[in-house]
Amino acid sequence: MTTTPDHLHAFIADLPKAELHVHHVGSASPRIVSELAARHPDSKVPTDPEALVDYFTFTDFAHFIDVYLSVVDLIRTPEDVRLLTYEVARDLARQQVRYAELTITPFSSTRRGIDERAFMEAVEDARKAAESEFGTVLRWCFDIPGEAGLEAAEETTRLATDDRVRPEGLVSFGLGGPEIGVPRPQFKPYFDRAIAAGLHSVPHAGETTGPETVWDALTHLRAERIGHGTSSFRDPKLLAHLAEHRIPLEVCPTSNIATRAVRTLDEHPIKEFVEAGIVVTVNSDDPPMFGTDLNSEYAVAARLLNLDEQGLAELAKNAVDASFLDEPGRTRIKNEIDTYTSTWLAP
Ligand SMILES: O=C(O)c1cccc(C(=O)CC[C@H]2O[C@@H](n3cnc4c(=O)[nH]cnc43)[C@H](O)[C@@H]2O)c1
Ligand SMILES: [Zn+2]
Repeated sequence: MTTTPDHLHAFIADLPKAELHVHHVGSASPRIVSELAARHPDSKVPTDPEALVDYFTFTDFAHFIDVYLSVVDLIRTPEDVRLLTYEVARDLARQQVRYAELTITPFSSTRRGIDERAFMEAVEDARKAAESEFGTVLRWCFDIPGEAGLEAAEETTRLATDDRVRPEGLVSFGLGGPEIGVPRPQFKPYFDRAIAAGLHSVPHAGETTGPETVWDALTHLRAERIGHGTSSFRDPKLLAHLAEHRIPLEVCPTSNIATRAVRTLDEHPIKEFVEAGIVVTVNSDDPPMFGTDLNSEYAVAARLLNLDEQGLAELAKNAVDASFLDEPGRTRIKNEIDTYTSTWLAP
């Protein structure tokens, strides 16, 4: 296994980037998790950031979801929500992320007793502060936690479509959690309502199940991008369809190893996706839980795809083009990427 050369790490560190697949609670840094755990000593989550490394070592996807929900249990007040969102934005800004679509699961918070309006105010307050203080533009994806069933689907859809509640920054609608035993077609009516309300469809699919789940996401949920889509490589017709219809994949390599969806990075199908002509974006998913960040994921992609600076800049522009940012915003970030790259490469 070769490593990514140092000069590419340095290039990636300051490259302006967009992050399209990153979870709100899954982005809580060890510092925030330990602060919240100390505030709520009844929780089983360790307060010591070093102990969190062991705590965040997963045996499989189901174990990951158990641990994830124990962190969800630490977020109990609107102030917890605001703090988490603001600190996540700070971490993104440090990595030169100019734009991020953050996946939020409002159902998990409202069912734990956080008032829905206070929840929306908290994330919006943090979004506005992040944009003015860090220059990072945040948008929201509300996802249904699929395993929690149709009650969760109904509640998430209501929160995403009711004009009196839905936050200004909401752009898309997703579906997360385990895929095994959670068929995608049952969520069609909820996605239909969200799409009718102007939201983009971005379900997880093909992370822990086969390519048929990706087909279901395309056919029944009218997916415009696929979260992960890892198993798509097993179906050549699906690869051709994703390429022809320019449906981007939100690839999260380290996440797939951490949850044991893929055995090793060298076996990750990202190269097959690129060779099939699919628009590939690289993302971090739940970065502190997986011991990664977006810069590390770009370094992984550079190694697996054998990218130089120009290739990395194209990868960053893929994410901007696949985003739901408005056209002037996309042009601004892509120009910034081009200027940065040509300055870096100038003799
Ligand atoms: O909140 C609840 O009460 C609840 C009850 C039953 C099931 C669930 C979930 O399944 C929540 C799953 C949670 O996981 C998030 N997530 C984070 N990373 C990933 C990923 O790589 N693939 C799928 N889901 C992921 C997701 O956003 C949900 O919030 C909750
Ligand atoms: Zn995810």
